[in-house]
Amino acid sequence: METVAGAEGVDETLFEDRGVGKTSPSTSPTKHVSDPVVYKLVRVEGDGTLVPATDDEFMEVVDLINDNPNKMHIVEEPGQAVGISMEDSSSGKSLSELSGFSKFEDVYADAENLESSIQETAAPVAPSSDMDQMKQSLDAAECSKSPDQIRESESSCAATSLLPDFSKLKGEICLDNLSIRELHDTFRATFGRVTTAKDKTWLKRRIAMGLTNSCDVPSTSFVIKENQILKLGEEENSNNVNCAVETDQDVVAINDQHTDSDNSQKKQLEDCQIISGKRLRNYGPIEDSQPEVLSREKKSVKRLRKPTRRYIEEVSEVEHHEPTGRSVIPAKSCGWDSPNSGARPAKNVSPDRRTYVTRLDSVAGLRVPCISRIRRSRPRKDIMALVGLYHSSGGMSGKLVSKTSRTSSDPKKIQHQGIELVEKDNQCMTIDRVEPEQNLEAKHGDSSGDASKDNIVTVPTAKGGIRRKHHRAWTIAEVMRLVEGVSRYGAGRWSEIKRLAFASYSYRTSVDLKDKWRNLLKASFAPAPTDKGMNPRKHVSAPIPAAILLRVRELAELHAQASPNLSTSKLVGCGGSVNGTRSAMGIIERIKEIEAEMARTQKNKATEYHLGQLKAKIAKLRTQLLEPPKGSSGAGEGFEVTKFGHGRVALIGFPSVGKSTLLTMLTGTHSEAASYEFTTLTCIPGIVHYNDTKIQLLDLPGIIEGASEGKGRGRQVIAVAKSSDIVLMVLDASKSEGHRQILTRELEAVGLRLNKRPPQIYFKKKKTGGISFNSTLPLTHVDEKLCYQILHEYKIHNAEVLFREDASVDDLIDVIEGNRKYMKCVYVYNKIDVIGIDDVDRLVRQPNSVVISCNLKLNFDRLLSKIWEEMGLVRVYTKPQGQQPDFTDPVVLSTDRGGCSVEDFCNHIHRSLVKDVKYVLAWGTSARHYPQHCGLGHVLHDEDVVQIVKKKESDDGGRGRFKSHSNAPARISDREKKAPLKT
Ligand SMILES: Nc1nc2c(ncn2[C@@H]2O[C@H](COP(=O)(O)OP(=O)(O)OP(=O)(O)O)[C@@H](O)[C@H]2O)c(=O)[nH]1
Ligand SMILES: [Mg+2]
Repeated sequence: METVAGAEGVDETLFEDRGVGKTSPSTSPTKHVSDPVVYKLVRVEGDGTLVPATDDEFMEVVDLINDNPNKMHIVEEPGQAVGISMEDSSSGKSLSELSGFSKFEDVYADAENLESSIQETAAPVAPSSDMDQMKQSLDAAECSKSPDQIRESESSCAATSLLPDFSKLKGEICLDNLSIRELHDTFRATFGRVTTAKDKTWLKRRIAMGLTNSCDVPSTSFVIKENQILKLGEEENSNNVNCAVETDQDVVAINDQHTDSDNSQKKQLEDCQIISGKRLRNYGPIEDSQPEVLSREKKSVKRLRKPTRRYIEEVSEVEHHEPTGRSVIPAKSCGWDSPNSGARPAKNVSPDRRTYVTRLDSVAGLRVPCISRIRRSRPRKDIMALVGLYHSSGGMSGKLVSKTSRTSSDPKKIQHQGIELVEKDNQCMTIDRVEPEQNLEAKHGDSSGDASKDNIVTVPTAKGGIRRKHHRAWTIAEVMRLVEGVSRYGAGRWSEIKRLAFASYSYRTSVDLKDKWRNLLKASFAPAPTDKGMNPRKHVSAPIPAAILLRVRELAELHAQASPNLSTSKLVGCGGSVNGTRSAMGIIERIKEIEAEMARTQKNKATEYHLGQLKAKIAKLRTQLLEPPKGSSGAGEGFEVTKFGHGRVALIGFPSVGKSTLLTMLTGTHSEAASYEFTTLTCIPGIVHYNDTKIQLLDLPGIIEGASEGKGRGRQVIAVAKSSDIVLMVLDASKSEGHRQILTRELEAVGLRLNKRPPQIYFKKKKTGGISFNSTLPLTHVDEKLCYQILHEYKIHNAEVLFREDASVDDLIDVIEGNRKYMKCVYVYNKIDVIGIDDVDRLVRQPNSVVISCNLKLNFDRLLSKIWEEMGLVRVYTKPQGQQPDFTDPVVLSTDRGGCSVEDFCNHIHRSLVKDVKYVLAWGTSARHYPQHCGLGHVLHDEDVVQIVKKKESDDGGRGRFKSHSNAPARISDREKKAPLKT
């Protein structure tokens, strides 16, 4: 048989010639088509004119035609609708033998014949004179298999299956009061198979679904009458819930088919497949296409199975909506494309794939159609290209288009129909195209800078799942807030900025802030974009105002930051630090985090172990910070100045406190001094001549808070300070007292310990033996457990620890680190000419403090004496034998520079002198009597006079008769070994 779709008024022969639709080989057996029956689909307008049916109507009918293309006719009636009847062409049965129905009685010639045929084929259905009931009966008959079909199935397909006993299903069935056994019987009568399910509700729902052939089964009432569920108070609407597949056609008539019982076994198998296919396409009675009913039905449709993950994914994909309101069904949900999919195959789905994407869930052997989603969209603009494409494609829709275009008189209608047909027939392809568009839109939304909508995209994970990802673009206001936060709290304090400035922005984490700031740095340091109209990025975000970028750059320079793209060498030029690399920044941030955690932690006995561990972590990180960056030689651009004189003093202080002025005053070396900050940008040395000694004084650039982290070249300044013998911390007497603490903290952060002596803790790493913890006195700050934990933090598991004083945790960490420098520091309060005498008195009473005024040249002598005192220089004057001491050129010793013993003194003169020294004669405060014969271990004091007595050559060989005449060394061990005798 040949299926032909045509327009009204077209002669049948014309359709025969043109033959648009063709029987699918899968659905049509290889039968000889002797007398093709032509049908057509038209719709009657209000004025009585017949117009070609819309694509929806047409495709719905085509679907039915495809179901049984070899058994369907078009019943040509000049009425308002087209009825479709089916005929078994192979058996040659006439129209009168068909079982079918139509919504409109006048369409069909004899409804009574139909009714009788239904009664014949659908035995379990109660007879009804009403056409709707007749349709329902037919549905029920189809759903529950007609006896003939069952017999065929039994003979051909499943000989072991049970036959449904439809005699139990007559009349009104109330499932609510049935027992499990009765429900099992009813189930068997309904589906023809036995179930072992014990769940009453499930059984009732399944039976109700089977009887009504609908998935819309309420969970409250299970009273079924004539294939419809009697809902309380909704009996009048019961007809509308019978069918799960909505149709907006005017009329679709479906007649049951008859199978030829005397066919061969092969034929029976084929028929069995056809029967199954028919069941799959078992649409309910036709309903009016009123939107309210449709929408109500769509809402009332429920899933029958548990919402599995696949189902959720399908639903989530199906429910993707385009911004225009179009519902987009991904290709995945087009179950007909997948042979393994549980959805109905393509041939069973309405050709209007977009409109009727249905699913047929297997319910107890039956397949119940479920509405998935309706897609109604406007035709594409480029549809004519598609039409052209489908003209040449040779597909059914293409032929339909060509047929319609040939037969229709209205070109607009032709085009419209063609467009819709092509669109519907090619839905999957359309969906495939839509999905990337959606992705693009999602990506675009990410970078569009529109924060008003919450851009959430799903990202497939490595495990195959889907992860929701929030992409909320930064607004200018948020960027400004971030810049403000950085300027207020500093770069790197992201947790603080998040807590204080972004508390109400739950979707902005501290990591987001850090990332955004990094991007801002990139943008601010990047060269100005050349506007050549060639932007490689498609979706650029909203440009950040230049003022904000300028502010970001200022802040970056202030905080010694730079764009991640810039190298370290560039950092120096823009005020960065040598170690201002990304790793250093990471270490600094980590230190900040630990410091914040320590600040949050309450200090008590329970938390002291935790705090000790945190302190050890910070110390480790600070040590890492001091290490030169990997790959570099370690020699950065510093202020290294050759050591000169007997001691070195570094001037450390905030900018504009008068360091350069002080240097100029004390040394006579000019150093630029001005009333603005950072006048001095490098190290300027000067020599102070004091007490016959030369003291090198270094004027350094001013440092600010955060110098230990590299701010304002602070690390170089501190490095020079470390190399000096004493630190002169110059402070402005008129400024806050806090400056002293800040500078002290900065110096301690790099391992400088000011005015402290090394802790009396003996610490030695071992290879084995575990940790030995001892103390010579009771400890109040550290116990064994805390010591173990701190050592553990350093991954030291074998060591010997001996506390000789009640040291603190910090002292222990300093000893373990072993790189601390203990220095003397003099606090010099300058500009006392601008403060009151009370303040001067208060300042001068502080330990290690000296008050001066460079402008008034006040108290310089006290300052120099204090420097001298703190430096601990020892002047030793030499006295040649039989001569006066030389008081013009002393030998200057110091504890820090080699020590002050006689041996050190000798070494200071010449290294070979020590072995020639027999003894020394000492005068001065170190001598108990004048002169005192002293050995090499005697410790000299300042202004001692020393005479060295050398050994005589005759002293080496003894005296008198004991005098040795041998030239061999006196000691046997010093003699050369003779070669062993050869035997
Ligand atoms: N009133 C008063 N002003 C002083 C005194 N000493 C220095 N100044 C002034 O302080 C200002 C800064 O002096 P500098 O010597 O340049 O200060 P600095 O510490 O070297 O500054 P930087 O090189 O920027 O670190 C100058 O204007 C000096 O005149 C003082 O004892 N009293
Ligand atoms: Mg200066």
